[in-house]
Amino acid sequence: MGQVTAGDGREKGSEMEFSSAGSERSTPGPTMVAPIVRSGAGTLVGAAAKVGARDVNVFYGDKQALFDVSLDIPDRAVTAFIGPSGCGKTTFLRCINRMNDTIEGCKVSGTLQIEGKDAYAKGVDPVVLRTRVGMVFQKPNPFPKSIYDNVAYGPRIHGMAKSKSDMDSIVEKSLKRAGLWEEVKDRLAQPGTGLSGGQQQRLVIARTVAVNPDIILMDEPCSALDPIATAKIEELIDEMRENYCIIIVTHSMAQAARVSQRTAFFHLGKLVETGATEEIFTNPRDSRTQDYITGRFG
Ligand SMILES: Nc1ncnc2c1ncn2[C@@H]1O[C@H](COP(=O)(O)OP(=O)(O)OP(=O)(O)O)[C@@H](O)[C@H]1O
Repeated sequence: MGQVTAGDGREKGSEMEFSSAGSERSTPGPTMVAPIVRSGAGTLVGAAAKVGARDVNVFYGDKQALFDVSLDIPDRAVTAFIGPSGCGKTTFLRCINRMNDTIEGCKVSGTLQIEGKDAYAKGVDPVVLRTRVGMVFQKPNPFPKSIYDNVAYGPRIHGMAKSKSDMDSIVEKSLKRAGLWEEVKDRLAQPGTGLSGGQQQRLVIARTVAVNPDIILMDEPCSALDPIATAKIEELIDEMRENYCIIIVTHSMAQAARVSQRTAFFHLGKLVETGATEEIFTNPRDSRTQDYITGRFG
């Protein structure tokens, strides 16, 4: 279990909780995910997995999009999902915060654990789960509200602030964590949609961290941004990895190499290989990975 020690920058209990009722299991499966033992993963060797997937299959109606995906994802590191278009990266990402539940006809089987707890167990409230597992999308999607209210939205819904000054402090801290405070502190009442694309994406990140997640999923977060805004987001991801488990889907292999410590390569709905990013990019074990990273398909 990922014990959160005092002063690590995240204010939360020692364990991931996402249900008010007990976490009665709906499917049999291991109670703990296996530790990461692969060599070549530097400091991550032996670290406990934050997210553990076993034999995850996903169907959209009759069409199978993911086949028996088993993967351990460490805390306090960035894991990149790479692979050609349509290989299932986003589908797998959406399994982690149960966003697939919202897609009609989508069926998920297998086991998906967060800190050793079944994210699909009876009694798990997906809405609560999504406060612990935040998501940032391709296109910045601030609400049509002020900068302040964009960030205060989640904490307000979840009753996280007892007073106006509590809320002010959550908003300030979140904007600081997203590297946006200095740019917006004098115009918090202005609309979030009036910011530049890169600032909007950092506002969305501030909104995500405001509810104290442990895990942040990012689905091609820079694809709508220019190179300067992209560099800022990448810097931010690098800073944030000290405190979060970050998973990023990216089409840019250069970006995966720059920001991630671990990489998972998907192809035709299967997880082909996973390992330390450096290893995957310099010494892949599977010829499909080799072909993809050398640009033979994609
Ligand atoms: N809502 C949906 N309904 C039906 N099929 C879907 C849905 N979402 C994804 N798929 C299908 O599932 C497969 C995997 O798609 P997914 O979006 O997960 O791939 P991806 O690797 O993220 O692709 P990209 O890199 O293009 O975003 C594809 O064949 C896709 O067409």
